[in-house]
Amino acid sequence: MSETNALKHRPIRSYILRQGRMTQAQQRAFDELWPHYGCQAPDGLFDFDKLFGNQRPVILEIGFGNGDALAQNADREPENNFLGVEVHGPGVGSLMLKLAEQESHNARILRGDAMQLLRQHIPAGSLTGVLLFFPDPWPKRRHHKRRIVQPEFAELVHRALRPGGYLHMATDWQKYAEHMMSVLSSTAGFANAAGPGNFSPRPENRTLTRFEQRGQRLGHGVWDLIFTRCV
Ligand SMILES: C[S@@+](CC[C@H](N)C(=O)[O-])C[C@H]1O[C@@H](n2cnc3c(N)ncnc32)[C@H](O)[C@@H]1O
Repeated sequence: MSETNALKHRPIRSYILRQGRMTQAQQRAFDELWPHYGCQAPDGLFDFDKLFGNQRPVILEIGFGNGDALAQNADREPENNFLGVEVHGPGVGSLMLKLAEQESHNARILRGDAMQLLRQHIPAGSLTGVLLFFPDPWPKRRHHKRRIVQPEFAELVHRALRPGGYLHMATDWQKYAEHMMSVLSSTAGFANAAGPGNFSPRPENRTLTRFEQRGQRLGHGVWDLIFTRCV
């Protein structure tokens, strides 16, 4: 992607990571990358063949943060397409810079709310995988309702996955891991890849994200959950 080579400005990346607001030059860089990687939600459902220009499997990553995992997956798996959804603008900028640096053509980014995306814009049975790594844990009991993993989330992901497709979640909050296990285990049509009630071993190829590194420094454990759509 030669036209984006000029945008390989590491200072921009660190600025975007630190700040929510960008200078005019940084905004221009952001704008120049957006046509390559950004996408808008359509009025109705996404046409993934049109969005990616091919019929390869689509994997959705929800809340990709600064995009470490998505960028690495896109680079490592050119046979798949990756759609990332994130509300945080600086994270979107950071991921676009990574994708441009590694000249990935198989990733698109939607800046917005994952729940709205799942409810309104993902065709049923269209996804091969859904990734949710270290979602905000909302540890206080009165905030638990803000957690993204709820019965409606599980049902929407089930509808979005093709039969055999998978949901891979990871968290470093034990209570949230137990909540995820409870929600997914009681959603019809999912099978736990590790057997009922079991957490999965950490897949070797799961990228160590910034949030996981932070958890490791704090001595947190990590729980992986992988469920497949069986019906
Ligand atoms: C704790 S961070 C984890 C980021 C990344 N997955 C990682 O492991 O480094 C959670 C991320 O989810 C994003 N997020 C939270 N709710 C979201 C939603 N409804 N739709 C899209 N992104 C969301 C936040 O902006 C934040 O970047």
